Amino acid sequence: MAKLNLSSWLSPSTSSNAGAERKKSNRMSFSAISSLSSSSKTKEAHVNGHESKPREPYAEAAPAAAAGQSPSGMVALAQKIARETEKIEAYMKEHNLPMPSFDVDAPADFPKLPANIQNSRHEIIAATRQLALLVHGPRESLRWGIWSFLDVLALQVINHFEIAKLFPAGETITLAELQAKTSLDPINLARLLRLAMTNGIFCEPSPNVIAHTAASRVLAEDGDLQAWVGFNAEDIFPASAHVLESLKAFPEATSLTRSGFCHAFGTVDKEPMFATFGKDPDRARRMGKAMVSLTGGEGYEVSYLVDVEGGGYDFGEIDAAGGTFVDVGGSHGFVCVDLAARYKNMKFVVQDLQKTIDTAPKPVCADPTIAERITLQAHDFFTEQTTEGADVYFFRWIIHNYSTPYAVKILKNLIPALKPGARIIINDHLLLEPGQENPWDESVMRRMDVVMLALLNAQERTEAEFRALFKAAGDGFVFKGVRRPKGCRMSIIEAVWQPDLVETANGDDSGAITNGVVVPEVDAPEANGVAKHEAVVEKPTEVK
Ligand SMILES: C[S@@+](CC[C@H](N)C(=O)[O-])C[C@H]1O[C@@H](n2cnc3c(N)ncnc32)[C@H](O)[C@@H]1O
Repeated sequence: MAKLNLSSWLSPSTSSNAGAERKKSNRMSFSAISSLSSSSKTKEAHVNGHESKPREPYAEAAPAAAAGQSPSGMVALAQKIARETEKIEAYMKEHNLPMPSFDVDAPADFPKLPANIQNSRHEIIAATRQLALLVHGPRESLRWGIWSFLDVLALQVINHFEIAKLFPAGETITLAELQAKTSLDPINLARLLRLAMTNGIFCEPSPNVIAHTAASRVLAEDGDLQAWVGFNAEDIFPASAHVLESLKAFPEATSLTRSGFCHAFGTVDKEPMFATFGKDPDRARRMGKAMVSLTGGEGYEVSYLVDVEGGGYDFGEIDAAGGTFVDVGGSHGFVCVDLAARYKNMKFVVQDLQKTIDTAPKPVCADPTIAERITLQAHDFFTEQTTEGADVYFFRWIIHNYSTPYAVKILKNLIPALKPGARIIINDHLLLEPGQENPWDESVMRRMDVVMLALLNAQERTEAEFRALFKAAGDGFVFKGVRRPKGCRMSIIEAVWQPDLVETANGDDSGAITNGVVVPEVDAPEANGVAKHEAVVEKPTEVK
C-alpha cells in the first residue's frame, strides 16, 4: 500500500523526490492554500451578490453565547429565523403563493422568489442548521450525525423497490397490502418506511396504515428525481464508502481507475466509472436522468449563461462577426440551442463521443433557423481538437470530471486549433474560500467536490486552481477571470489564447500560480487510453 509522505507533500520542493511527488499530486499544498488566501480574492468582480468579506460561520451564535450575554446565541438565531420566516410568509401571502407543508398535495418546490426574499430563505436554512447543532451539542451532533447514512439506506431501498409508486397519492394502504406488492418482507418494509417517515417521507396516519406525504408523492411522480436518488444511493453511496480504502491505497487520488467507485465495484486498475456505465445501459440511463434532475434544479439552469443582463456571458461581439462556438462534451446540444435562440448569427458545433452524437435528436431542435446553425460532431476531447479557428471553446460540467493531469491534457489538446484571441470558457462550480459562499450553496458545492472524488478522483476548483490549470496547459492561455450570474451556482471561467502577449499578461496575472499552487507536470494520460475509458471498455493507459 502506498504511503502518504506528509512532509514532502506539504513542502514538495524540499523533498528529494519532489518531482515525483508533484507529478502524483492532484491538489495544492496547505501552504499554498494559506499563501493564496489574499490573491484568490479575485480582482475580477464576482457578480453573484455574495458578500465580499468572508462570512463568519456561526457568527450569529458564538459571541453572545461566549460572553454569556442576553440574548444568547440560541435566542439570536431563533429570532433571526422568526424574522426571516415572517418576511417570506408575508411575501407569499401578498402574492397568493401556496404555503409549504408536508401534506400530500403540498407544492413539490418552494416557489421562485425575488433575490431579497430568496436571501431570507438562505438565512433560515443556515440559522436552523446552526440552532440545531447548538441544541444538540457537539458530542450528540457527532454521535448521531454520523448515522445520516442510515437515512440514505432507507431511501435507497424504498426507491429501488419503487414503494412510492405502489399506491396512489391521495389514498392510504395497509402495511400488509403494501408488502404484498413487493418482494420485501413485512418487518424490513415497515422498519425502513418508519425510518424514512422521520424525514418526512411517507406517514402513518393510524397504526399500520401508510399514506403519502408531499415528499413521497414527488418521489412517485418525478422520474428524474427517482433516478437522482437511485444514482446517489446505489452508485455514489457505495463509492463514498470506499473512498477511505482508495485513499489508503492511492493517496495521490488522480487516477480514474483507482477511485472509491472502482474500489466499490471491483474495477480498480480495470476501467473508470464511465466504462462501467457503458456496459450497463440501465445504469447509464439512470445517471443521464439524474443529471437532468440536477441541471434542471434551482441555480443550474442554462438561462443563467444566456441572460446577459443577469450576469451571463455576452457573446454579442462574436455574434456580430458571425463567429463559431464549440461546445466540447456538449451532449445533445441543448446549451447551443438556447444560445442560438438569442444569438442569430453565430454558428455552433456540438462535440461529444460518437455514441452520444448518434443518439442526439436530429434535427437538434424544431426551429429550423436554430437547427441549421448547429452541427453535431463526434470528437473525443482526449485527442487534438479538429475544429480549427473557432471563437469560443466551451466546457460545461466537463473539467470538474477530471483530476489535474487529465484536465490539463484536455486543454492542451485545444492548442493546435486555436487562433489568437480564441476564448476558452469553462462553466463549472468555482469554490470560494471557506465561509464566503452562502452556507447552503457552500454545503452543496463542497459535497459535490467530494462526490467527484468518490466517483472519478476528480474535483471542483478554486479560481487559483483554474488559473493553474491554464498555466500548466500552455503559456499562451491568458487567464481573464471568473464571473458568476446572480442566483446561479455555476461560474464562468475564461481564458484567451494570446501566445504573443503571454509574457506581459501572465507575468502580471499569475501571482496565484507562482504563489505555490502545485500543478503536476503533465504526465498526461494517453489520449487513446482515456478515450477508450469513456467510449468502450478497454484496459486503460493512464496516470498512476
Ligand atoms: C457531465 S456531461 C456534461 C454535458 C453537457 N456539457 C452539460 O452541460 O450538461 C459530460 C459529457 O462529456 C461527454 N464526454 C465524456 N467523455 C468524452 C470525451 N472523451 N470526449 C468528448 N466528450 C466526452 C459525455 O458523453 C457527456 O455528454
